[in-house]
Amino acid sequence: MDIGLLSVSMNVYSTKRIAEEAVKMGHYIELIDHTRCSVKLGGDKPRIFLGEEDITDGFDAVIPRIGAKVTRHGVAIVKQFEMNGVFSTARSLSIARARNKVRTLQIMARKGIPIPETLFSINPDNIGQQIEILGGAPVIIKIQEGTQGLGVILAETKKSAKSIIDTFYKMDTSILMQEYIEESNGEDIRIIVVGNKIVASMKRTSDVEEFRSNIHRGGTTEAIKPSTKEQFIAISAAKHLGLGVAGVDLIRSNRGPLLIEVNASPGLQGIEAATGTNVAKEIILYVERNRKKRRRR
Ligand SMILES: Nc1ncnc2c1ncn2[C@@H]1O[C@H](COP(=O)(O)OP(=O)(O)OP(=O)(O)O)[C@@H](O)[C@H]1O
Ligand SMILES: [Mg+2]
Ligand SMILES: [Mg+2]
Repeated sequence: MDIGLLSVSMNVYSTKRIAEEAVKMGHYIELIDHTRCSVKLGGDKPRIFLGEEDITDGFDAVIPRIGAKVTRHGVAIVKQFEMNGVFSTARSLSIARARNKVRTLQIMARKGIPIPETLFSINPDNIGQQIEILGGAPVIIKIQEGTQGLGVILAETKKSAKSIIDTFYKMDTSILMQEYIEESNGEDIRIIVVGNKIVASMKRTSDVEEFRSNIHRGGTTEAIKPSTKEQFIAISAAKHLGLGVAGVDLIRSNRGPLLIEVNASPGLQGIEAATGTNVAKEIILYVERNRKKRRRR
């Protein structure tokens, strides 16, 4: 089949790996830099262009790898492929839901998935009370659309929490406050779900003097087998968000595993290295199972 890989560059490990596996499995795959795409509406059928080239009927499936910086445009391009009947490993709505942590947690809360206690507001007038509603300091403060651990802050005292939150509110930056799960001990669990099954799982442990376990923040990795409850949470989370491919992050608390976020374009480098699993191949197999037959016109 002909696959479009929506990503800004082939020089990204995950993009390269997905392309490599697709070719090995006998498919044609092309990089579609969605930041260079235009959509023309009106006329008989909406047309999608990559630069000057009309790629409307060029692909059986698309695999979105949409970065944090260009989510909105990326989502609109994926949406157009979807509306034109092209199979996508991630629906546009699902990408938008996963990108925003509050939106994700709202859906998880509604579905009964355990999450850390979380509060969001934009009101600078009663920050002290907001912290109290959450149970007091220490608190985690997160930018709603942050990634790679950037924009995740641990405020140890109410005083520092207040000044940080006040700054974000005044800057019109959307944040959330969350109870600090101290017993997670700088560790988190990343579970990769493809289709409705778990293909790889790892534990990330933070560097000394760091509570964030992200690899980009110096964390180390180790393959693990998640507990039955963790497996259930990961698979349910991907399903509730409508993601064919998802990187689900959990932390272990005294009251059991808690979901902290879901990533729609999870990085493959760390997880493939830690587990020895060919995640890229799993993604292509998933596309093979689900793509629709192309209707040319
Ligand atoms: N409530 C919490 N209590 C304790 N530690 C937390 C909490 N929330 C996040 N962390 C730590 O901070 C890390 C980063 O948080 P989170 O996964 O929400 O951010 P991110 O920037 O989206 O990360 P990613 O790069 O995985 O997309 C987590 O992996 C975890 O180690
Ligand atoms: Mg994230
Ligand atoms: Mg994370």
